Amino acid sequence: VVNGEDAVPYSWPWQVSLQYESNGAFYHTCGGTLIAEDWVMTAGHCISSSRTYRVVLGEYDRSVEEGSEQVIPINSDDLFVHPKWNSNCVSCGNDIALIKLSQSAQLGDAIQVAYLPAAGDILPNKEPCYITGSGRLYTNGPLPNKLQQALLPVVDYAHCSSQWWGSSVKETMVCAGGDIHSGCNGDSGGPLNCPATDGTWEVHGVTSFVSSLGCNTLKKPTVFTRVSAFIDWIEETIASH
Ligand SMILES: CC(C)[C@H](NC(=O)C(F)(F)F)C(=O)N[C@@H](C)C(=O)Nc1ccc(C(F)(F)F)cc1
Repeated sequence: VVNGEDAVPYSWPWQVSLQYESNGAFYHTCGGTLIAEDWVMTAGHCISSSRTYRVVLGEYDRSVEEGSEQVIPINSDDLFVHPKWNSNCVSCGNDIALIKLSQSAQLGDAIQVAYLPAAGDILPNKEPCYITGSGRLYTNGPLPNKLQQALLPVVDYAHCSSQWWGSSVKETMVCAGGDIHSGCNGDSGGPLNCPATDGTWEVHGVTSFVSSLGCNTLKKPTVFTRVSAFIDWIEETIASH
């Protein structure tokens, strides 16, 4: 997250860190959202079938053992990437995947399940959403230790596809930001958190891409997979596994 701020600890309790194993150690590669006690939603581009993953929940500062962390291994046959995801075409969309946890998360103050929007729900222009993640603090910059957040107002499809991203943005995506605040590499797969009418938060986006010219390129809002376009697939996948 570029030009964000340290989140209040555990204030986004559905945020997870997706980590892959390399030479005996695990590394943060993407964010994710806990959508059920044993299911995490992330981006399709975060998953490669050849890697071993684990999920860390209840994490605030990656450099400190805080006591709230839960580390859950992932079985390789529990990775469900959207069938229409094409890793050669991020602008085609469908950048979404589901991960079944090898054991249920123990919910509590630091770990909660997110609310998802209703199928087809479209956010109005300028809706004040927050991106959260542990991605780079600026283009080619370092990863933070503490979870970051930034206010990223929604740029509706009409605006995002006309002036800014053009045909690279589809109706199955949500744009947000476009000023000095943005997502950045490593925020991939994490949530776009938007206020719901009843005062709670709903996860409307899965962080998908930023400009290849730089994370917080002006007029290039961060682009998210629109969760409300994939509710049926999410429900079917969970119901059948
Ligand atoms: C997994 C990547 C897509 C990567 N995603 C991220 O960094 C994320 F955190 F925003 F999710 C990204 O945006 N990387 C930049 C460097 C990039 O390649 N951006 C990009 C933007 C648009 C398009 C195009 F033209 F297809 F729309 C292609 C690439």
